[in-house]
Amino acid sequence: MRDHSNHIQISREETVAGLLEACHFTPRIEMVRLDQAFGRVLAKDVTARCTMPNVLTCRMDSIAVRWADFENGIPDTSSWVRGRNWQFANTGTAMPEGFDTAIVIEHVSVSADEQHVKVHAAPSAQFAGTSAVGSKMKRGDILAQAGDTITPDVAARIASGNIASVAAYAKPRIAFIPTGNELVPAGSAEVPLGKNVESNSLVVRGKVEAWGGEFMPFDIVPDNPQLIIEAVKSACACADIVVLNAGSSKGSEDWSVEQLEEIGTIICHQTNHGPGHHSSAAVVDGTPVVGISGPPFGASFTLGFYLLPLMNLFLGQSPEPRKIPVRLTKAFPAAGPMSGYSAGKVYAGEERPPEAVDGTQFFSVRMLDVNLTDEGALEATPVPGRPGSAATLSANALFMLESGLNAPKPEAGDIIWAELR
Ligand SMILES: Nc1nc2c(c(=O)[nH]1)N[C@H]1C(S)=C(S)[C@@H](COP(=O)(O)OP(=O)(O)OC[C@H]3O[C@@H](n4cnc5c(N)ncnc54)[C@H](O)[C@@H]3O)O[C@H]1N2
Ligand code: MOO
Repeated sequence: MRDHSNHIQISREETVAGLLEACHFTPRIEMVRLDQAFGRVLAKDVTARCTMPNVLTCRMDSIAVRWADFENGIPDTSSWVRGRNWQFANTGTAMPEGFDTAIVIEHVSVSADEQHVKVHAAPSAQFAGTSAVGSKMKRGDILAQAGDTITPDVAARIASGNIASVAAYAKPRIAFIPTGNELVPAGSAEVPLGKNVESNSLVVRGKVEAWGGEFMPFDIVPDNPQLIIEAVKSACACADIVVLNAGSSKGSEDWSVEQLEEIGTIICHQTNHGPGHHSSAAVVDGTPVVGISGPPFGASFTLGFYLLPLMNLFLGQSPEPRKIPVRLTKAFPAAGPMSGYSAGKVYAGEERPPEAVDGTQFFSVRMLDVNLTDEGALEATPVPGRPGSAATLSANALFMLESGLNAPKPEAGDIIWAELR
């Protein structure tokens, strides 16, 4: 049984700062073919390898003419010959040799045999209706910058500079270690009595892949200190970031933090929010290890709190959480048991006393439905129900509500900063 008297309880922000400070990522950079680079992040500026257009080009579907013929207005074109005095020129194609100006086809009558033209509007200047050499890009121009995500449009712009592959940050490799004697993989014929189905690896995989990482699943590790150490050590040897799951609390079989303490440096054992109170952070052999609690809901959103900033750092992105101002439609329901506020309450034996008291700021994580109103404003409605209930799964944002009698209590109509999930 472990000694819980020395828990390092720090805030979410201090935990993230501690993790970021302890990590000395040397970003890995690799060349990626553009057609396989969607969603990847550029590690270097990309400069054009060509000048475009590389000849004088027609801007619209037109006829090409010589400006010299129009200096005094529209000339008599009755004796004009196609190919000598004019020629068809279409959008985006090179101007025919010897022609410098274009008139859109709507201002021209073309004879049935397409050899003669009558012009109804004169061009305004030499080169009118054309695009100059280099007007789209010049060799050496920056087409996209380090840190840009490669969207389809960015990829297409880069490709138009005659580039087929780019230097992108390698996907951070995220090892996930589920722990627990009671866990069995999903899909077995039946769940043996007393066992539980392992589902957090799916949550981690989905988020890691959506956030631009490579998921490295580990087998379920029993609640055995030595096996946990072996799994963490081997994960740290091959991954950029390790997520260690469950065994984070105070049970007789909860070994995770104790073992991290033995083989690495603990940054945080408990944080200042619930759910997710038992999140932890450590560094083992130079690799950051994020410990998340077992119950799936807390495990899910704490990945956003602690894993995402590290992945973003690795990918050259800001590790700051994405928050947006929203108008609250109603006050949050009264604080739940995770609020950390006690006020002299006498507890029954089965009730967990709050661990964040005596002036420690504590936050209860509340789920929100953020919607766009007909007027185009963003409105947030607190999602009722226990964290992890079906209703809260579809919540698209969250808010860290400070608990305690003197904490600010946002009311209906207040603007709060919601965090997108
Ligand atoms: N006396 C106290 N008991 C508990 C406290 C406390 O402060 N005092 N905290 C509670 C809170 S809050 C949480 S959260 C949990 C933390 O539990 P652990 O992280 O130690 O996780 P386990 O005990 O191993 O498992 C809890 C629960 O989660 C299920 N689980 C675990 N891993 C997975 C997975 N990969 N996929 C799906 N489900 C998983 C596990 O089977 C258990 O049902 O402790 C409370 N207790
Ligand atoms: O660690 Mo628990 O997730 O606070 O609910």
